[in-house]
Amino acid sequence: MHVAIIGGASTIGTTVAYTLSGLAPRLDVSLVDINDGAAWAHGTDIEHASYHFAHAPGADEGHDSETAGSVRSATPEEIAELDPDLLIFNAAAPQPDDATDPSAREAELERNRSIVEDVAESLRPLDPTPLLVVTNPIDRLVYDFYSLLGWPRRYFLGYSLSETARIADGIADLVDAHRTDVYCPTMGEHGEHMIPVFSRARVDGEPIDVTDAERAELMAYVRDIPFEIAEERGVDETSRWVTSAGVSRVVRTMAAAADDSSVDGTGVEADGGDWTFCLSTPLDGEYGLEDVALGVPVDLDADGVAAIHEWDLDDAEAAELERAAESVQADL
Ligand SMILES: NC(=O)C1=CN([C@@H]2O[C@H](COP(=O)(O)OP(=O)(O)OC[C@H]3O[C@@H](n4cnc5c(N)ncnc54)[C@H](O)[C@@H]3O)[C@@H](O)[C@H]2O)C=CC1
Ligand SMILES: O=C([O-])CC(=O)C(=O)O
Repeated sequence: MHVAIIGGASTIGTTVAYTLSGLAPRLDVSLVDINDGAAWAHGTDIEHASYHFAHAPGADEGHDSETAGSVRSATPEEIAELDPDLLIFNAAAPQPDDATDPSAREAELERNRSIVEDVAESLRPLDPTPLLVVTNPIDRLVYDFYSLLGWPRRYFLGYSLSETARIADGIADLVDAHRTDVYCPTMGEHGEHMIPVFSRARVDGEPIDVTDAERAELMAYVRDIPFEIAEERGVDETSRWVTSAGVSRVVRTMAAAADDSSVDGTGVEADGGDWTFCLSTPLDGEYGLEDVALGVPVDLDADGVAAIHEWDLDDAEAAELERAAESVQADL
């Protein structure tokens, strides 16, 4: 499988490439960036890193010379020749130094929209290819790409899984559990209108009771923590670690579906049905919504979204989802 990361010299793009080279060494990765020197330098450095991944005790056999993939660089003009199986869109305009509050994602819209238009032009010669948007604001940009390229909507995905990891941490503190035993999916917008689906939250597989006050506290934690991190590290250092782990999880899920001949078009549910994850994708009637992209529970296959689940939401969650749709639609 060949993954092309557009904006491949970015903080997130390089961290995704490094993470994949350790955890999914069979993949071929291309770092596609207008800054071709930086893309080449990161690609070369990561290829050197793969030498140590291959020789450490317990190294996966995917690192051996028969199966190992590569990390290369390319310019945006070369995308069509790369013939990728999966595109990750991570290109962005530089952030202002004060972009450290929750309005920062939406403030990126106009700056990044013109990059989306340029990149969509360079993708036009490709056959429909799954495209995972990481650049903010993801829901609006997923829908922009979908409108500009006109490929079937299953090819368009937006990454918002970091929130699931953050809320697991918040709930783990609340109930004195380990974060890896906690599951609470988040739907809606990647931003102010993010919706933790408490009605499906589980700790050790069991439902949990969360009071209104605790919900509000958890929401505030998930909303603010990436910006507290950016404030301490600088806006060039967004939440690269959780984001690259989550993006790699999506890529590895799609690669597993591509490799698994038992996947018959119904897709794979991430880590089994109890841990289904939510990604942003254009809606066409699901949850009573259309002409908008929002985070919803999906099954994935090698071509993107194989199925969208329509969960029974409680009244508050359903009302929040409508508010999220209105917020995104106002900008489309
Ligand atoms: N969805 C999520 O959970 C997260 C999203 N983000 C978003 O990811 C985006 C990228 O963030 P960083 O990695 O910090 O960016 P960065 O500022 O480190 O890098 C952006 C890269 O895009 C490249 N670029 C600009 N125009 C291009 C074009 N037309 N074609 C190819 N490359 C181009 C630049 O040369 C640069 O290498 C931002 O919008 C940020 O808000 C960041 C963290 C988490
Ligand atoms: O806005 C940012 O830079 C980071 C972001 O989306 C996240 O970490 O969830």
